[in-house]
Amino acid sequence: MVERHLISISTLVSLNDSFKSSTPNGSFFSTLETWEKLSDIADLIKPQAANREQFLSECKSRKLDGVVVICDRAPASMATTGPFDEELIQALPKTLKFICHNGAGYDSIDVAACTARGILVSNCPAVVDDATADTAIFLILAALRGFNNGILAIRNGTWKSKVPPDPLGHDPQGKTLGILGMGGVGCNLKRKADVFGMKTIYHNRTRLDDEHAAGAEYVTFDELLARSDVLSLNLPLNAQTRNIISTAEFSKMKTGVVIVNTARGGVLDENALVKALEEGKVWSAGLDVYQQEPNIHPGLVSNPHVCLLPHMGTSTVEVRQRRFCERQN
Ligand SMILES: O=CC(=O)O
Repeated sequence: MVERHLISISTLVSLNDSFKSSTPNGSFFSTLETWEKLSDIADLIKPQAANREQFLSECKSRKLDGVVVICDRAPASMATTGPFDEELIQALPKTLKFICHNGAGYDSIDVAACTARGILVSNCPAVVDDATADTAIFLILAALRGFNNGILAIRNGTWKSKVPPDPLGHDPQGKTLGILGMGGVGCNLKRKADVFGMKTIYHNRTRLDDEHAAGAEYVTFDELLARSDVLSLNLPLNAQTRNIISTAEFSKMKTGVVIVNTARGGVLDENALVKALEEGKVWSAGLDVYQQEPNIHPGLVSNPHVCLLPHMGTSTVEVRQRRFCERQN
């Protein structure tokens, strides 16, 4: 029997509008229906706050008292509330028991502070694997082939002759793909990279069993840096991984390496990347995530060898539906 005492809130301030605008063909209805199905078991409440200050005062005004679950959509909710840090967690309704984070990476949530308040946190890892790995493949191809240069040449009107813009790009076939962080996304990416004829090596804290490695070679961190033609970052952001790729690491890489980041901006030192690009150590990069989103280092924006996406690796209708239906942890 359905119990109605459960109240769920979403930190999505305008769920309907953002879903409508992100799905031009009307398929938002199915996503919205998936969300609304939750009303079978909960009263769905949308906070009115448009920013962190307003959200904190909404909590303090006790308008949200009685709320048991927060369903927070990453990365949109971050843009409204900022990180779920100690200050915000202390302000949340006393009745709150669960934060259901609709993203894979939960670096925006202070889990220790939640635990201290008796709040359980869940995330959605596996549902984003395909979409994130697809984005990584797009960025690998774009960065290897220099497609951003070509796109810019058309948009800037500099493609005047039949000759494609310089420099010539590289084929993925026969290149070594190094995956730092071979979890769900990394394993998925490995299978997709096989189709493009890439050889995969990886580094994790723990070596995978043969079934999960699926033929990828386990190497040390330094070997990964030294042997990769393309280095893809697929690891979570935490205190150990912040700026894990910086000046010292670039110096251990091959000259002409390609860097792809679909994980979190914080794992890659952007100043060091800009310098490595300028010095020619890094040939090109493909990025979906940044240290200070939505701000991007000007040295990346101005560099035609860098293909940039606005953190849209998991932005598909299918991922959003699955996030509401298949919670993993
Ligand atoms: O960035 C998206 C996610 O963590 O799912």
